[in-house]
Amino acid sequence: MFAWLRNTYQSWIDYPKQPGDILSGRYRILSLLGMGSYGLTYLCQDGQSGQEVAVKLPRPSKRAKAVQLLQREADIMQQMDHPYIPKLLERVKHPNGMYLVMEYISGRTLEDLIFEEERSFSERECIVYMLELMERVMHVHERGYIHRDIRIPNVLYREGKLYLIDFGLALAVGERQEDVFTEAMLDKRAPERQDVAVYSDLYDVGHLMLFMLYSSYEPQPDQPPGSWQEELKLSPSVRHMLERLFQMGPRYEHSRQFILELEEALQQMEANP
Ligand SMILES: Nc1ncnc2c1ncn2[C@@H]1O[C@H](COP(=O)(O)OP(=O)(O)OP(=O)(O)O)[C@@H](O)[C@H]1O
Repeated sequence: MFAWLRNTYQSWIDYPKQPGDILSGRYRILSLLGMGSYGLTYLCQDGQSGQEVAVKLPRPSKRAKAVQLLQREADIMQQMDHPYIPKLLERVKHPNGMYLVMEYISGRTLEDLIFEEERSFSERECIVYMLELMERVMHVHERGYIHRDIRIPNVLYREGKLYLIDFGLALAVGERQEDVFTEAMLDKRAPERQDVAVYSDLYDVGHLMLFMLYSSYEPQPDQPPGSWQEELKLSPSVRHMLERLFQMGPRYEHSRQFILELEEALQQMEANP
């Protein structure tokens, strides 16, 4: 009963704002983009510049912790300086604490592309996109952070380019998730992605790569389900890279090592089409 009452209360006070509402006399809400664990993100129009922006407000039910985590997310975004990572535009003081305003990427997620649009990627295309994505991931690592949430819903595709978003779970190398997040936010992570280390992000990149490779997989009738090694027809170099990403072979300690192998695989494919 208590859990039910608590959930009802939380949904009531976290009820999203409506299109047309104006924040701080400046940002007009156009739509709700999503509700995360501690924030609600809206697509807004900036009344000053006329531009569309993404605005993330703390969930009122999460009180000071949401504001603290939002501040943290803003601090991390501010450390990034990459054309394919959305920029933090502003932090605005608000009766609920603060909210953050960031560049809006009007693309679709890789998840939408694969599951809604049923886009399929060849092995070669997959390598090309992985090279692009890894360039963003390496930027995050070079700034001293591990993203910890590299998944198909957090990669946006716009005009042929991939954007990496959502720094809500990112940690600096050396930080411990127990010291930053609430108990409820601590997820049960596979052992391969528990450490705050480059190879944990690369384990997630491995899964993302599998989603892309499976997009062109067509099972034969009556074929029993098997492992990815059995189901996908992969070149030896792609298989080898996946094994390293999944830490079934020597893991990559630096993103650069994976990028070099991707480049080699692409060169080989281009030399033997
Ligand atoms: N800069 C942005 N441009 C375009 N869409 C964005 C941007 N930032 C977030 N979104 C979209 O807004 C939605 C909510 O994102 P957000 O990162 O706030 O929370 P989440 O990923 O749902 O949850 P959590 O923060 O708990 O990981 C997602 O659908 C995401 O694709």
